[in-house]
Amino acid sequence: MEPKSYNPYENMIAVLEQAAGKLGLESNEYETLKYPERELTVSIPIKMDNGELRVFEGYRVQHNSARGPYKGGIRYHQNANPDEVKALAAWMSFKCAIVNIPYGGAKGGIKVDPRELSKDELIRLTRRYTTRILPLIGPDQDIPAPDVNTNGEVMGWIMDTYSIFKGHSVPGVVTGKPIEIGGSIGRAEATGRGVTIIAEKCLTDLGLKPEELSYAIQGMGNVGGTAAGILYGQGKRIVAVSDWSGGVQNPDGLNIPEIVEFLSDRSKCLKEYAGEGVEHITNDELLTYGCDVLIPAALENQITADNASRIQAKVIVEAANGPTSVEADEILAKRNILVVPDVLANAGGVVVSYFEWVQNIQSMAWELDEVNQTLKKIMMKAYQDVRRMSQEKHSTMRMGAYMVAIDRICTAGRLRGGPISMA
Ligand SMILES: NC(=O)C1=CN([C@@H]2O[C@H](COP(=O)(O)OP(=O)(O)OC[C@H]3O[C@@H](n4cnc5c(N)ncnc54)[C@H](OP(=O)(O)O)[C@@H]3O)[C@@H](O)[C@H]2O)C=CC1
Ligand SMILES: O=C(O)CCC(=O)C(=O)O
Repeated sequence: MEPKSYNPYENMIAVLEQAAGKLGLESNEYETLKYPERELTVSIPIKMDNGELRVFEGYRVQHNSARGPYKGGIRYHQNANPDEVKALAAWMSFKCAIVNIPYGGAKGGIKVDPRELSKDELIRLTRRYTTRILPLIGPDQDIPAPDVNTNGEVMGWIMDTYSIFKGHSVPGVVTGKPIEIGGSIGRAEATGRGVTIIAEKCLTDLGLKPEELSYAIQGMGNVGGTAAGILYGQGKRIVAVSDWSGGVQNPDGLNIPEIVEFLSDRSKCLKEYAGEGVEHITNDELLTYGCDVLIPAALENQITADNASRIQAKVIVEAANGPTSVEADEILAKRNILVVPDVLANAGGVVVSYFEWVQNIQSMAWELDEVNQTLKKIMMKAYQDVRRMSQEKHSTMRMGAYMVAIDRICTAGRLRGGPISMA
């Protein structure tokens, strides 16, 4: 049964408990993973264009640092809240461990609907937020990156604000920044690209022919839009896509470049799109659409106990963080619908963030081929590690992924003496 109200942090803990149980761990060995190491809530007062003062609430949560500096994106969303950011931070720790890059996990957010702010207001909001979280971040400490409703431009403002306070330019304090100021080629597309790499491998392993399948994608932002573009470029048939306003469908395949071009005007939404042969659907209809592969690429808690029994896809590749509730997972497993978990499927973004950070440390710039080939190598290795673990433990891919992550994080913690030895 669906809990009264979904809480992503409780959802994360429920999955963590299941996976730790399957690994046979004592609670002492993984208890610390239930709690963030550090949480900061800040007030962000800014002057609006009309002269009024408004105070926004912001967060930065650092979940675990056993494997390296904290790493994770910053989200601007009206529903951002401490429990959401705590869950997102934990998912970052697990994700970085699964792809085996030397980071812990963190996440940040501001409770704001960025559509209601002018660009000048957004700049002031970002700069003030940066000053508030400044004691926590830094290239060796905690490195933010883009997430929902933030992008390279926002990362540029954060880097500039941080650099002003340090008295010199510090490009490595954020990743996902514009290439001209130290960003990595390929970072903007990396999450979507990683999703398509994992989808292709997994579908092929299932004995399916990816080019003959139909795909539905929820969310046409950085991740969903990029994944849609790559799949379309590979000749795949994308039969339905959606954004916040709703979705469009065409069983013969949608014209993705036309849709991406249409949405590049940020004032437009899919509800207003009228391409050839296109019909409008709701987001619920998108999730339960008659397709082979469903790619949720929007927000948490989209696939729930309410709609899991109506999902028609054979495979779900989680591009978003936390799109499936624990209850839905159970229903999908019983229905033999394969779920490729977020902490594996969408890890391409943080992998190329890692490349960006390395390039910043070395003052080097890689070529696109090097970025994409190394990304593919890392994603394939992570996929094999997760698959091996799920096969060994006769469990779902999500359980396999969590077990790989918990094992690596707990090993690192143990090798550092463990939390109890500090007492
Ligand atoms: N950016 C990154 O590198 C990474 C992102 N992720 C995760 O991927 C997901 C998407 O992030 P990203 O693409 O960066 O964010 P964006 O802000 O670029 O895009 C979000 C997309 O989701 C749509 N959306 C928002 N709410 C809903 C809803 N209720 N129903 C349907 N669609 C909705 C938005 O529509 P509209 O434009 O109309 O608001 C937009 O198309 C998030 O879960 C994020 O945490 C994971 C790893 C890395
Ligand atoms: O690139 C990064 O550092 C983090 C991206 C992110 O927030 C995520 O993977 O959810």
